[in-house]
Amino acid sequence: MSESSNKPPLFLSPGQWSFTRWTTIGQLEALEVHHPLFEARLFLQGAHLTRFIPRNEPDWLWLSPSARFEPGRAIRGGIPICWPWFGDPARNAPEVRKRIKTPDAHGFARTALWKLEDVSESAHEVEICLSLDANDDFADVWNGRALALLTFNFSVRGCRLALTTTNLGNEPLAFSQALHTYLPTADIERSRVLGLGYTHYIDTLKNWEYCTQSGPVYFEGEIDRIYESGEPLIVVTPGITRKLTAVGSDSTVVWNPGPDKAAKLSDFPDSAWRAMLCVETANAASDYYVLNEGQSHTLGVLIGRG
Ligand SMILES: O=P(O)(O)OC[C@H]1O[C@H](O)[C@H](O)[C@@H](O)[C@@H]1O
Repeated sequence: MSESSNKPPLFLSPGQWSFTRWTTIGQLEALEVHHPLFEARLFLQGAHLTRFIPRNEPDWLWLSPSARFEPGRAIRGGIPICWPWFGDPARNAPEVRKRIKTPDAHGFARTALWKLEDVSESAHEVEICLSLDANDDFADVWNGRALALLTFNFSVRGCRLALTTTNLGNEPLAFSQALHTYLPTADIERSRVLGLGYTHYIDTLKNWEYCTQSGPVYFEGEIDRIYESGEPLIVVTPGITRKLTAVGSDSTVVWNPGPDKAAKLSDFPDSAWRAMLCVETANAASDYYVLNEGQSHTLGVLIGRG
């Protein structure tokens, strides 16, 4: 795995930016955006966004109160980047699975150190681009050569992520992925996801059985489903509605651990399942991608007001 320093690059001094600056949270370096219209916090490890707060609003993202900020440890909450595979390697398509050399779920990108490529700022928005070169440093966990470029755009309209994967190898590359968004809710039992009616889904809690959704998705205890849809979604929670608009995705994961799994999850208070839900913009299950040499694919999501 990459052992490069997690110190910010010297050539990018904070003085060059008006709204963005380096900070250290726990043992990790992060970029903090303090724009007159919004705030954001983005870790170099994992290219992990943990905060997006438009002025006079609550945080749009959920972050576990017991999240830990340590090298090599996935942050619980925000938007983990699952790449270049989503979920349990054994549950991926054979073409994806054959490149994976570890039983670990969700790929290595969420704990790898990404490189800052660019920050651009204006009176209306801030855009930050990070890259991860999946080269031989990752040869112990994955067989492939690829570049991941992730652009974050923050504005009063919301926050947009675009993750572009380019195959740098000389044979076809199969991969799966997800932008694993944790959203807050004041009450999970009064929350729902609209836009998935009549969609087929895999219920991973029922031995990966195929089912069809009727009406909104409600949260009644543990839920862990892969929906075969990348259509726009509305997430309704008490007093707050969000719209998630995906690009490059034909699958969406809806997850809440419920009380029993919550008690076993790392960095997750026992009762926190009542305060969060995950709606993950994905290329998962049969919706994996195969790129020929030099080809690219972009997976993105715009999280806006509903
Ligand atoms: O605990 P993690 O590795 O972060 O995974 C958290 C969750 O991620 C996804 O939503 C999966 O569908 C779940 O099965 C998994 O439990």
